[in-house]
Amino acid sequence: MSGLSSWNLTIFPDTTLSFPWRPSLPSRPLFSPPRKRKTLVVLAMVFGGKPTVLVAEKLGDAGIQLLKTFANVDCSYNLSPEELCTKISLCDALIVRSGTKVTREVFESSMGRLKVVGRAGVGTDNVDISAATEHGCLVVNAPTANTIAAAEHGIALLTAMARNVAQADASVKAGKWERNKYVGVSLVGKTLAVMGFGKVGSEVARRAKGLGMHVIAHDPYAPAERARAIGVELVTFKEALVTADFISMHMPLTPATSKMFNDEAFSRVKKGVRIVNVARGGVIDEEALLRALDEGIVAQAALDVFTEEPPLQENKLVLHEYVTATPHLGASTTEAQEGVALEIAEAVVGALKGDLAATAVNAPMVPAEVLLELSPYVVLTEKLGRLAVQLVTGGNGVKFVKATYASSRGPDDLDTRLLRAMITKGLIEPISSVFVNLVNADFIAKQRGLRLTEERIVLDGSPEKPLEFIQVRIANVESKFASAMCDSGEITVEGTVKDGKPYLSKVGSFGVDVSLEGSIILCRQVDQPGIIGKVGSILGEENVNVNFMSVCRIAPGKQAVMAIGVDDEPSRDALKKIGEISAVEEFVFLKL
Ligand SMILES: NC(=O)c1ccc[n+]([C@@H]2O[C@H](COP(=O)([O-])OP(=O)(O)OC[C@H]3O[C@@H](n4cnc5c(N)ncnc54)[C@H](O)[C@@H]3O)[C@@H](O)[C@H]2O)c1
Ligand SMILES: O=C(O)[C@H](O)COP(=O)(O)O
Repeated sequence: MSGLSSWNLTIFPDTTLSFPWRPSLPSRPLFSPPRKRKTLVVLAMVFGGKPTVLVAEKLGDAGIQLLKTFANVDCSYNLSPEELCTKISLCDALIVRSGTKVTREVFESSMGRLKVVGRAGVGTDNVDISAATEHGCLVVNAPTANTIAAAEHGIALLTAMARNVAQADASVKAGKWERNKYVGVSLVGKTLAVMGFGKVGSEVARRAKGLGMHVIAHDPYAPAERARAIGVELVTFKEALVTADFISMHMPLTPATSKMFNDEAFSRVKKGVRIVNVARGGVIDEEALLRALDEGIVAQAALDVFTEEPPLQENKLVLHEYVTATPHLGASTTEAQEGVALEIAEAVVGALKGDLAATAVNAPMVPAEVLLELSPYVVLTEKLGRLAVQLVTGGNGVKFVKATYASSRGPDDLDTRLLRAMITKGLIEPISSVFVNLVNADFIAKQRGLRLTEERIVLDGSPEKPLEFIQVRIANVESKFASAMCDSGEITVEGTVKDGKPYLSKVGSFGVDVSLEGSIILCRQVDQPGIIGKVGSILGEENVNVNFMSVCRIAPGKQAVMAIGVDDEPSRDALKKIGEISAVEEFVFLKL
C-alpha cells in the first residue's frame, strides 16, 4: 500500500447525481417510488402492464411511435396546471416542450410515481429541477436536435430585422408602397456579439461570418480553442456591449443570466445597436429594452422569446414599430421537431428501462463501460451501507460517514459518484421511509445532515480491478455489536468483489469472508471447539440454509468472530438460542 492519495474530498453536495436503475442492481430500483405509493404503482403495473407516458405538448410522430413500443402513451395537450397535477399521479414519465410549467406541485401531485421528465428541446427553465431532484425524478432533455433550427432562426431574424422585412411586408399588405421608409442596414463588416457561445451561439457565429460580419462572443465558460477554430474572439461582457453593432442572445436562462440585459447594460451599448433574442425572454429586462428602444439607444430588436409566453396582446414590446416578433419558433422546423421527438423518446424510454441517460440534466452521465465495470461495486456499496447502519445502536445519529476506496488504479481513474450514492441509499433506507436513488442521494444526505467524506487509498497491485476493497465507517455512534468498532472507535465494515460478487471482508478489526447474499449473523464467541456446530444445528432445525460462513480469531483460545450468511430470516426463538450458547459473547442479525 502506498498510502492516501491526494484526493480526499468532502461531499456535501449541492447537486445530485444519478443514473437510472438497471434490473441487475440491488434490492429496490433506483427509480422506485416511495414506499407509500408502492401498492398503487404495483396495481397500476398489474392492470396496465406498461409504464404510462404523458405527452403534454405536440411531439413529432416518430417519437410517439417509438414511445408506443414501450409504454402506454397519453397525448393530452393544453392541460391546465390543475389538470396536469391530476393526471400526473397516473404517469411514469412526462414529456413537455417549453409551453408547460413542470412545477413543484406537479412532482408533489405525482406522489412518487413520476420517474422521468423529458424536455423535448434544450431549455429546462420551465422544469423545477430542484423539485425533480428532491423527488428522485430524472430530468432529461433533447439538447442537439434543434440547434441548427434555432441558429437558422437567429440568422433569419437578424437579416429580416436589418432589412425591415416584417414591417415592410405588413405595409405592402396594407396597400402601401413605402420604399423610403424601409431602408435597412447592411450586415457586412458589422460586428456581431454572440452572447453564449454554446451549440446555437457557435452555429450563429459560423453563419454570420459567412455573411461577412466580424463576430465576437461573450461566454465565460466557452473553450478558447472552439472560438479560435471558428475565427471568433472571446471578449468580456463589457467589451461585447461597447463594441457590437448587433447582439444575439444564446445563453440559457439561469439566475446569473436573468435580466442580464438591463438598464445598466443598455447604458453601455453603442447607440443604435440591434438585438436578436432566440434564447429566453428572461435574459432581457423587457421594460429596460422598451425604454432603450424608445430612446433610440437600441435601434431595433428581433424577439422570438418572451418573459411571459404568449405575451399579453397589449405587450408594448411586441407592438413596438422597431420590434420584429415571432412566437417562439426557433425550434420549429419539420426536421428539428422530428429529431427532437426521436431524441427525447429515446431518452425517456431508456431512462424508464434503466439505461444510462446521456442527456440527464439533474444527474451525472456515467459512461456505459464505467457502469458495467462498477456494477458489482454498486451492489457492494449499498450492502455495506445497509450493514453499517444496522450495527448502530445509539450515539449522535448517523452523521459522519467515511467511505474509503482502495484501488491500484491512478487517483483520477475512479468515478465514485455512483458508489457514494449507493452508500447513502444503504445507510438511509433501512432507517427511514424515504427512498433514495441516484438522482436524489446527495440531496437526501444533505437534508438529513449526513456528511459523507470520501477517501482514496492507492495500492501497488494490479490495476485490472477497479477496486480492491471499500470500507464504510460511521463515527460518533455506539454499536449493538461491539466487535464492529475498530480501534479508532468507528463502526467499520469492509467489502470486496470476488468473481463479480460482493463479499464482506472485515467487521471492526476482524477479518471475515462471507458472501453478501440473503442476510448475515455476526457472532463473537470464545474460540473453542463445537460452537460452529451448535449454531449450525440451531439454524438447521429451523430449516434456515447457511450459504456462507467464516471464522476469524484473535489468537487460539481467545475471541473469534463468526460471520454466517443465511438465505432466510431465522425466528426470534432461534436467534435467542444462539445468544444462549455459553461461549457466545455477542451476536447480531443483519438484513441485507
Ligand atoms: N427559440 C428557440 O426555439 C430555441 C431553440 C433552441 C435553443 N434555445 C435556447 O437557446 C439557448 C442556447 O441553447 P444551446 O443549445 O446553444 O445551449 P448550450 O448549453 O449549448 O449553450 C449555452 C451557452 O451559454 C453559455 N453561458 C452560460 N452562462 C452564460 C453567461 N452568464 N454569459 C454568457 N454565456 C453564458 C454557456 O457556457 C454555453 O456555452 C438556450 O437558452 C436554449 O433554451 C431556444
Ligand atoms: O429550448 C428549446 O429547445 C427551445 O426554446 C425550443 O422550445 P420548444 O420546444 O417549446 O419549441
